[in-house]
Amino acid sequence: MNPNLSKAIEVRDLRKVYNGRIAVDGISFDVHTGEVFGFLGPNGAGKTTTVRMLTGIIVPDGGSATILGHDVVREPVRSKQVIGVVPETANAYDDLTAWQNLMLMADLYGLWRSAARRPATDLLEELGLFDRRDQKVAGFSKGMRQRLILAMALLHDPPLLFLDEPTSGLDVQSTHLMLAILSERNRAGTTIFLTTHNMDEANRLCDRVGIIRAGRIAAIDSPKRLKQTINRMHAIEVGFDRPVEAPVLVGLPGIDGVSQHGDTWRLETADTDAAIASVVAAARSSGARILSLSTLSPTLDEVYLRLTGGDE
Ligand SMILES: Nc1ncnc2c1ncn2[C@@H]1O[C@H](COP(=O)(O)OP(=O)(O)OP(=O)(O)O)[C@@H](O)[C@H]1O
Repeated sequence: MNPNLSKAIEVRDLRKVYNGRIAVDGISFDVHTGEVFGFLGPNGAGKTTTVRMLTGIIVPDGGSATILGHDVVREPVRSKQVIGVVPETANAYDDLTAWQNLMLMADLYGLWRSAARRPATDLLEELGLFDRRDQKVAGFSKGMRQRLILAMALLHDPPLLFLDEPTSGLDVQSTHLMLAILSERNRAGTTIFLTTHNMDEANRLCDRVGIIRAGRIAAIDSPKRLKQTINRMHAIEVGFDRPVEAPVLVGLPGIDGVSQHGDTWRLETADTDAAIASVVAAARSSGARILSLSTLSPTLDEVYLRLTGGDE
């Protein structure tokens, strides 16, 4: 592997068709080395299919993908050696203990067991499973299983980690432990590709997100810039010291929509400065004083709904 590679993942025109139905429709994107890249999209958008092609579980029907410079189709073994995978559905063995599952993973990756003991112990401790290491996975909760699978995926210290909906349906403690270890690994240099439905998680964790809709990429950018692209959805919330009627605010320069929420008015605007100037002038001419005024930015949720058509 070339340590200077700036692209951890390079995807070009990647396609997958199931029984004549297009699941992934010629997508192209790069994941930069060292970043956390989030893949967002509604159910059936093609996220899992993409992850499965990138991790060598299924073969693409068209296009190409490289993992740290290795072509996933032509160099399947090499490209699998440099990744860790937390798949959508858990794959630890129920009849083995947590420790035995980790040692089995060490065997699969060709690690000496003696060399695997230290990282296995550290991972179990970090993920709150050390005391349960000698218990069979059959008795584990969903959160414990998912934490074990993350430990198994990290055992060989891969430079690139794939996670498919890693915290979906997990308890708070498991989610917290998993996100903490992901942040820590990323700070230490691990590139992370994750699919998620959780906007808050994407917002907090991801340097960039790709939004996929019906097998096609709808947008790729940082959460912050995605929010800026729909800044026409900005809003202002304003409260007055006395009742103000809607006609005072409707139709003012810069104000596109007006609605009342309890004691405050919510004003939709594409031009925050103009809207604030209008409100100040309107308050003055109607003898009211402004008690509170705040601007609201769109959330990543709103961006997502707009781009995936969920608000239509
Ligand atoms: N093995 C399969 N055989 C046939 N069709 C499939 C198969 N796997 C996925 N599909 C179809 O391909 C499309 C994309 O599915 P995919 O699982 O990749 O979506 P997703 O974005 O991961 O959704 P989810 O969030 O529900 O997991 C869907 O229409 C799905 O029904």
